[in-house]
Amino acid sequence: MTSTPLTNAQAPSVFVPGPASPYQGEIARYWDQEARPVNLRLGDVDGLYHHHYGIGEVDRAALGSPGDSEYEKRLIAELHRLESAQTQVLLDHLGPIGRADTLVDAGCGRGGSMVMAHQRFGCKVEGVTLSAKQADFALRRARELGIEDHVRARVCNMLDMPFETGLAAGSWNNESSMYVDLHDLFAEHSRILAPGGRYVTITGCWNPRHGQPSKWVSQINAHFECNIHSRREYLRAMADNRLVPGAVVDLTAATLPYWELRATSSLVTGIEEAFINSYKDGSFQYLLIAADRV
Ligand SMILES: C[S@@+](CC[C@H](N)C(=O)[O-])C[C@H]1O[C@@H](n2cnc3c(N)ncnc32)[C@H](O)[C@@H]1O
Ligand SMILES: CC(C)=CCC/C(C)=C/COP(=O)(O)OP(=O)(O)O
Ligand SMILES: [Mg+2]
Repeated sequence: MTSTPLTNAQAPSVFVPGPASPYQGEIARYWDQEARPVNLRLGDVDGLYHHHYGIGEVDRAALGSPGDSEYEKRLIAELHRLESAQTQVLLDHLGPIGRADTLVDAGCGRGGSMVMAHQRFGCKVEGVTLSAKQADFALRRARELGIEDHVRARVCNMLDMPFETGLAAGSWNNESSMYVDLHDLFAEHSRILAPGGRYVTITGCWNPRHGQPSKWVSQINAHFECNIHSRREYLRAMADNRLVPGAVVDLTAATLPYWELRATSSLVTGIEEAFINSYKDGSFQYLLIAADRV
């Protein structure tokens, strides 16, 4: 069978391999089509586009009162500040990173965390996402910032990354591990990390003390077409793949102010109640785990 070459207008700017499974095809389509105002409006604040949630106390003085004409704009800036603060806490846990190092962002979204990592460490950052739209977006932002020689996104399965063994000084999943089998994921991080390298994840996980995923966790899974794992699964899959946790930080209390503020905004998506209720009833936890590759 012969194929017709793509014209320049049709050709994607990133190479798009076929999905490794039907599920991955569904997730690629999900993120290709995603355009929720909550993510675009927050990213527009300073050009860092995130697909994760926030941590830290709300700055009530900066917010002013709901009657103020600028209140909604300030609320959006405040939600964005808390999302970027989340990234900084993840980066804090990578340990010392030099300009000559390479970091890997597994499930990089539109690339906000990659840009922040480069700005902080001066290093190279390689990201992978299933979505060609997201990879294009991240590449365009890197070009606009003049850092395209240091920050690169590509369309690729994080369970089979195009990086040589031991390449990375650090790697992470920022709210992207609930789309894959954790044993497969940590085997791949363990392969690409140099011995002594650091892996960090921030994730939502269900609490084994609850017994099974609560109805709120099931609602979050259905909303995002993902499969949230338990805290126990994370620790077990790390232990099986030479990743030894040095820090396990429960960020649940730190993320609640973000959700409670977001629930009052015009940008609500309908999932706020599930996060707030599951964090409050203890069935769901927002966790950071930093592990050494030994
Ligand atoms: C909630 S977004 C998080 C994006 C980013 N980490 C951030 O903090 O802004 C989830 C991301 O995981 C990616 N993802 C899910 N499964 C993946 C896989 N098997 N390989 C690569 N990326 C994947 C999606 O394409 C999407 O970019
Ligand atoms: C903590 C958990 C369970 C996260 C699931 C993964 C996910 C979809 C994160 C946020 O993405 P987003 O920023 O696109 O979502 P939203 O549109 O709700 O802001
Ligand atoms: Mg968001």
